[in-house]
Amino acid sequence: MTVDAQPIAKLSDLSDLGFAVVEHSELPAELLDLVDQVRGLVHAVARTQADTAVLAGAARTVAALTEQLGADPRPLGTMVHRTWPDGHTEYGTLSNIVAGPANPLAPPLELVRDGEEVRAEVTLNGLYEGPPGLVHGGWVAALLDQALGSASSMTGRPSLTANLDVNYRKPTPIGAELTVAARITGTERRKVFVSAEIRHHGVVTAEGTAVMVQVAVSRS
Ligand SMILES: CCCCCCCC/C=C\CCCCCCCC(=O)SCCNC(=O)CCNC(=O)[C@H](O)C(C)(C)COP(=O)(O)OP(=O)(O)OC[C@H]1O[C@@H](n2cnc3c(N)ncnc32)[C@H](O)[C@@H]1OP(=O)(O)O
Repeated sequence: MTVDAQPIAKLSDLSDLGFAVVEHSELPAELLDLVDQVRGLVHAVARTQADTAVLAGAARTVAALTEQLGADPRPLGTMVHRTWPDGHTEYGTLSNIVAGPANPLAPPLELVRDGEEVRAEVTLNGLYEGPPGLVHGGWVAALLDQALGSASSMTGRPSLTANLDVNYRKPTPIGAELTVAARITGTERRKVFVSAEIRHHGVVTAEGTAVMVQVAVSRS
């Protein structure tokens, strides 16, 4: 991917720019089920106390599956195109670490538009632990960054985070429903100013602001 500094056009068809694009509605249910199962597997592995024979057998099984599933991978940068009930469409990377529908390591954060905001409800399991029982600060920032990027994309133009500022106001708990919301607060030339916060039971645990810079996209 290359970026340039020319005036930025609205995002059109990324497949015309050489990206591999899949439609969200055409992702097989079997893939989404597998992703969910693997998500559960990773969580189970992180907490297991099984005996060594079980661990060794599981490692063999997983190695065989990895070989089978890794035989013909999609290209890095594969995009997923989604059309929402209100008719707006959006692109994201299929394996985005925070929101990618095919990434078992993504919580996933499923941001939907709600008026002038993007918003998601998410519960993070023990895989996202930093301090005991609390969400890792890097992951708090990742949730905010994703929401801020998604809010910026409401302009219809792609952008990258140039600056991200995070304030951790309260501990963010593991295993509890969190609400993540973000919106655009201003624009200036190619800069899009955005703000976001994470709430637990209505209380802000973290808030962030970002300067997103709109970029032209081409596949190199
Ligand atoms: C392109 C891909 C998109 C594909 C399409 C898919 C759509 C998907 C949609 C929705 C999904 C949402 C997914 C969100 C995921 C979360 C977001 C991320 O994780 S992004 C990854 C982390 N970020 C980077 O890797 C950026 C690395 N940095 C850069 O590439 C450059 O520095 C860049 C593009 C940010 C700016 O470089 P310049 O050369 O294009 O522009 P200059 O001239 O330097 O700056 C332009 C304006 O921005 C200000 N600016 C630049 N850097 C700034 C900074 N750090 N702080 C404040 N202002 C800054 C400058 O002062 C200038 O402002 P003045 O117009 O003159 O007033």
